[in-house]
Amino acid sequence: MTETTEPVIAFLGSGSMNGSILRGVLASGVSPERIRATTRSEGSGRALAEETGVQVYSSETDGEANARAVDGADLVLLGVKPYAILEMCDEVRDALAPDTLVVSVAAGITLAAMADHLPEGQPIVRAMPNTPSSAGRGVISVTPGQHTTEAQLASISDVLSQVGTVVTVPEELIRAVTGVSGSGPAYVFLLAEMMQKAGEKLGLEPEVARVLAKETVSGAGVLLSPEDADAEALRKAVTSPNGTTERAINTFLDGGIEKLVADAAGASAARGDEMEQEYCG
Ligand SMILES: NC(=O)C1=CN([C@@H]2O[C@H](COP(=O)(O)OP(=O)(O)OC[C@H]3O[C@@H](n4cnc5c(N)ncnc54)[C@H](O)[C@@H]3O)[C@@H](O)[C@H]2O)C=CC1
Ligand SMILES: O=C(O)[C@@H]1CCC=N1
Repeated sequence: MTETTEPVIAFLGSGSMNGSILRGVLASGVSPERIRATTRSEGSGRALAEETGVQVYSSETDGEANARAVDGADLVLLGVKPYAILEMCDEVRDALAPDTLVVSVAAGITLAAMADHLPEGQPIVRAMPNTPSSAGRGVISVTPGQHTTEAQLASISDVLSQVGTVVTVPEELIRAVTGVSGSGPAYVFLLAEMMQKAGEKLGLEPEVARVLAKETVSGAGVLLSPEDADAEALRKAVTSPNGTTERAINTFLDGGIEKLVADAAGASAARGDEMEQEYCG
């Protein structure tokens, strides 16, 4: 680690997830000079550099892009698709300093598999973030590998806490984190989509239905924001006895929403397990 308080961070693969963390970190006030990023295509690299002011290297035109980004970095966040993570470890292993912390945000890639593809003793962390990180409202689990020091875990937790709430979990519970919060934003967006469609079916113009659905979901999210907010109490505050909401909520419950949500989270977790088998053997 460098002696300064702000580490140099390399984002390898800057798509939805790593891009969200990168943007959240910049929005929190970290200097672009301390950040490098890589993309596959040169076009998206140029767009990212223009948008963020960070140094971007693109692997499509520069075979050394990822190694260049890693050189001198304190923290390296691997944000490519799960099938490409171990290949990325192989690609950058010789460019890593022994105390560079390598963090994977991928579903389904174990610490053991990463360790096998990195130099002996390399500090590693497995994280499970979510995309509201771009707005500073992510929730991110971290799981340190065997050679990760307390100081290194504190350093990555500090960076990630700029973009959301950080929790530490044992590796066997990452599947649960994935099922609830990693995949979770998509469940909420799906609900917003369904509400919009329902509004249209009830006769609203599509644009009006879109605004009603999106403002309702984001407004409800604001009410749920305070540390002590309680979803059940907020729901009850909308639900008048024998009123309209009660009829709607009962329709959800009678339709099996509780089991459906549990099954959906379980399916996400199970797919993470399956990916571990697929990619980590
Ligand atoms: N999208 C999400 O909400 C979440 C994603 N994740 C994890 O994040 C990882 C990335 O997922 P997404 O961001 O959704 O995918 P994505 O496809 O949006 O991002 C991956 C990016 O890596 C780039 N890339 C691929 N190979 C590269 C290379 N050799 N050099 C440089 N850039 C390269 C791609 O062009 C792409 O932009 C996955 O492992 C996923 O499991 C984890 C939690 C949430
Ligand atoms: O869908 C996926 O596999 C990734 C992991 C969690 C959210 N997106």
